[in-house]
Amino acid sequence: MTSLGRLRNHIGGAHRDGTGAAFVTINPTTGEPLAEVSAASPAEVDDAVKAAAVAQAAWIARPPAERARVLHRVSERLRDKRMELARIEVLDAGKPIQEVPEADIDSAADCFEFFAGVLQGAYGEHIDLGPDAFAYTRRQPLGVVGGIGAWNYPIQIASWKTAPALAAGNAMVFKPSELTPVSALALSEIIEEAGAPPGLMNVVLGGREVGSALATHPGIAKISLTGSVPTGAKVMEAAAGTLKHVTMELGGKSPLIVFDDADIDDAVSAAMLGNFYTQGEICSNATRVFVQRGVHNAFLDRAVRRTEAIRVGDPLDAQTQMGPMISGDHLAKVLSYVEAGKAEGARLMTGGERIVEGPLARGYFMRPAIFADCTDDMRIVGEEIFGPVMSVLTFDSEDEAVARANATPYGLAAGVMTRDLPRAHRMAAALQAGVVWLNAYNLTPVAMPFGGTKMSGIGRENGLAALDFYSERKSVYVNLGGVEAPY
Ligand SMILES: NC(=O)C1=CN([C@@H]2O[C@H](COP(=O)(O)OP(=O)(O)OC[C@H]3O[C@@H](n4cnc5c(N)ncnc54)[C@H](O)[C@@H]3O)[C@@H](O)[C@H]2O)C=CC1
Repeated sequence: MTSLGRLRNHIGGAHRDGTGAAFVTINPTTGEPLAEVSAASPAEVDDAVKAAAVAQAAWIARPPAERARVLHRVSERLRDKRMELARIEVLDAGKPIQEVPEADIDSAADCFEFFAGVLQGAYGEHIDLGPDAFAYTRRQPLGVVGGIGAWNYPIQIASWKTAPALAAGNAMVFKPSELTPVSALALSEIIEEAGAPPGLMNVVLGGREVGSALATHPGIAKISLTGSVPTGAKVMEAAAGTLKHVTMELGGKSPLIVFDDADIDDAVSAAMLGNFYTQGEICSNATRVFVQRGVHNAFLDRAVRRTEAIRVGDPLDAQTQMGPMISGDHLAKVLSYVEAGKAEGARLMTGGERIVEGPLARGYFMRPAIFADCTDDMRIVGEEIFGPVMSVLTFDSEDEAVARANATPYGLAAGVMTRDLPRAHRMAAALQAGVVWLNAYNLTPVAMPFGGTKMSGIGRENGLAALDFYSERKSVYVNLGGVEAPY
């Protein structure tokens, strides 16, 4: 018997067992079973797509104000259940309860609130074509869209996809990560309770086979994936067969560039937020920290001191600042990168080892690591680790920093710490990233578009921009005169 019991697919408003292979999820804090998952097979994916199509027709038939009210109610319910949902997320993903209410649940609620607000203003255009004609565009929903989530921000990812999809008039079939399936089900229930037609958001459970069934299904018009770059490439390929629209929120190896005129404590704060928040399991993390030579030692001293004071522990304890890695496999992968860093000659300044004593030994806990003396060719500097491992590099000039920061196939995010305003904006223009933070790191207000360039992604979530990725413009030409024909 697992502590959260059996999770079933949510299809067309009903909870249904799947005919895929059942599996059990693990609480990463204790290593113990958390929930039993009744996985979907392609047959249930098909049922979910059909249910979504019926719900979408009913949804789009409602006046925009009524649809907006439903999304507002979703936002209110998320806020009402803030701590209950936060607790689920802590058990499922091991994220510290210190972070989750704000970074996950409020972010989800803010997203529904934002898109409820913009829904009624999602107008088309009027195009003047002279005295005898004009054209207008209508913003059309795509129909049924599919979402595939990663495990690091389960309810936030589900919300960042579902809120704009619904606001644009679509229905959603969502597959959460097989490691963290609980909160997406809670979200789909909330959406139904808020008055959406049953099946407007469906949840199908399982791993890559279920994701692949979504990506190839001819009834799905668009796939939005949050995941790794290799998965992104596979999902795009699968989606190409039916020419689906895609949004890809993928991995990164983002730079944070600290100039010697920056406030050093703020720079250390930004680097720590950009490496250690959510155990370092964040796509936009600043895992390459370039520090200008003059402040390098001061930066490193303070970063090491503050990192050693991080409280790693039970994520349900309000004092805990860092929880466990998501799984035993993932912990092993992160630790193997620490070994690779040492073998390649980087200097491990602190951390990087599994916690093997006391109650934390049962879970997948490690101490946050900082490497100094890193070079651009090291694996720890080139590859996404997705754990609490900061690599510190030195640089001399602005041009050098830009060239080295951009020398990566990724392009998700970047940060610049400086008091020099013109330089900050020169850097913002030159850095190849979908998001640039100036004197800050990892802040993602829902009104600001978020997403990557290069191999980190395609499309944008959040902001008004997200609506463009969940709708199409239909052009309507209106002739006010006669019809001239040469024959
Ligand atoms: N850019 C962004 O907004 C974010 C990106 N990420 C990225 O996600 C990754 C970590 O998450 P993971 O869950 O380990 O990623 P993953 O790529 O292993 O899995 C992501 C999702 O795709 C599904 N999947 C895997 N193979 C598939 C296939 N062939 N066809 C269809 N679906 C498939 C999985 O079941 C899961 O639901 C990191 O690379 C991280 O950078 C994470 C959060 C935010």
